[in-house]
Amino acid sequence: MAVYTEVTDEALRAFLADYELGGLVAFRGIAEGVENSNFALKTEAGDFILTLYEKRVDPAELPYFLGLMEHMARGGLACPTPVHARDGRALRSLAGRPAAIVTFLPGVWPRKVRPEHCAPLGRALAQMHRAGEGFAIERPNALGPAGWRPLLEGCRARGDEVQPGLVAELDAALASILAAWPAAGAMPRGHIHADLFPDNVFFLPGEDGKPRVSGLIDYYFACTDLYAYDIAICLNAWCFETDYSFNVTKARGLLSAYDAVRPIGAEERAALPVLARGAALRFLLTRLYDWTHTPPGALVTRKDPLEYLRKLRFFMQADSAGALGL
Ligand SMILES: Nc1ncnc2c1ncn2[C@@H]1O[C@H](COP(=O)(O)OP(=O)(O)O)[C@@H](O)[C@H]1O
Ligand SMILES: N[C@@H](CCOP(=O)(O)O)C(=O)O
Repeated sequence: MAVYTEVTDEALRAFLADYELGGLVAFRGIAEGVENSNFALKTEAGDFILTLYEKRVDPAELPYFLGLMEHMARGGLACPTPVHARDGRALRSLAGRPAAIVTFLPGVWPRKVRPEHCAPLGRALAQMHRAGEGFAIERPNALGPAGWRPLLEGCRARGDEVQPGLVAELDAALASILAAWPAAGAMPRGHIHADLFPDNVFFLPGEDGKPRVSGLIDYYFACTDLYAYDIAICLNAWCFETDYSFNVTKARGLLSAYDAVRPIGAEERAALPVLARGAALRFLLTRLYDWTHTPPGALVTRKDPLEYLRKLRFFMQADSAGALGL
């Protein structure tokens, strides 16, 4: 469920009057999503997405997210483009919330990831990294290594309710990951998506019937960080089977297609195992935090932290890039 704020017909029509989008044709809330309220909007000018930014998004960061999408779309990436109102502003206000309209992207996200999805994904990820070059605003990664210990502290009291011994296992994993984490200047960095899970990547069949990426959405965790860390996030999110076994064929497809667009350097290859461990820990910790802090009956669907414990354990024992498909 992701419509936290209701929008009346009257308020929407008044809001749209500030844009060059013609009259309202249709409007409906979108149930998918977690963070913000999203609406599918059809006007005489076409299809759009209206987003009302909810409490977990800091309004001061919205110019970064919207500016980055606009920069990448201008660079030819299939990502949502913010629509500017007549006064030139893309970030406005509706129903008491910061709000923006972005272009609608066609396609569907894969409910079941197949190996054929992974090469187009790798290519699109590298294209996204390239498309971000030259965007001048920086946004440190709030959920990067410096954020993991505070998150774990927030889970300390109740973490073992999810699985006995979990907090001690995470203490040990965190210490070993932080000790091996690459320095900021050790490898190429730039704008990364930082949450490129299957539900944020749309596909359409190409002329040969094979899946082609038609759009990358949801830039609200984007930040400035190591490109290879974004690759490591995708290995976590795309390359495991439902029994939590690592599918090296998927990983090879992803990595070789990425490498063909933005070559993966020797230092990035060497760091991939620790980056993959860190990425598993990051999603484990945010899920564990939400699991132990979301009141029963809340609208948000909690995601399983233990899925990422299984992935973390895999990456803890995979000590070469070769084991990960490189
Ligand atoms: N630009 C877009 N084009 C088409 N559909 C979109 C677009 N942006 C969002 N959506 C739809 O809205 C849903 C939720 O969007 P998302 O950005 O993932 O929300 P949240 O940040 O709240 O998790 C997506 O699964 C998709 O169905
Ligand atoms: N991908 C994260 C949760 C973020 O959700 P999103 O709907 O904003 O992509 C996870 O799986 O833990």
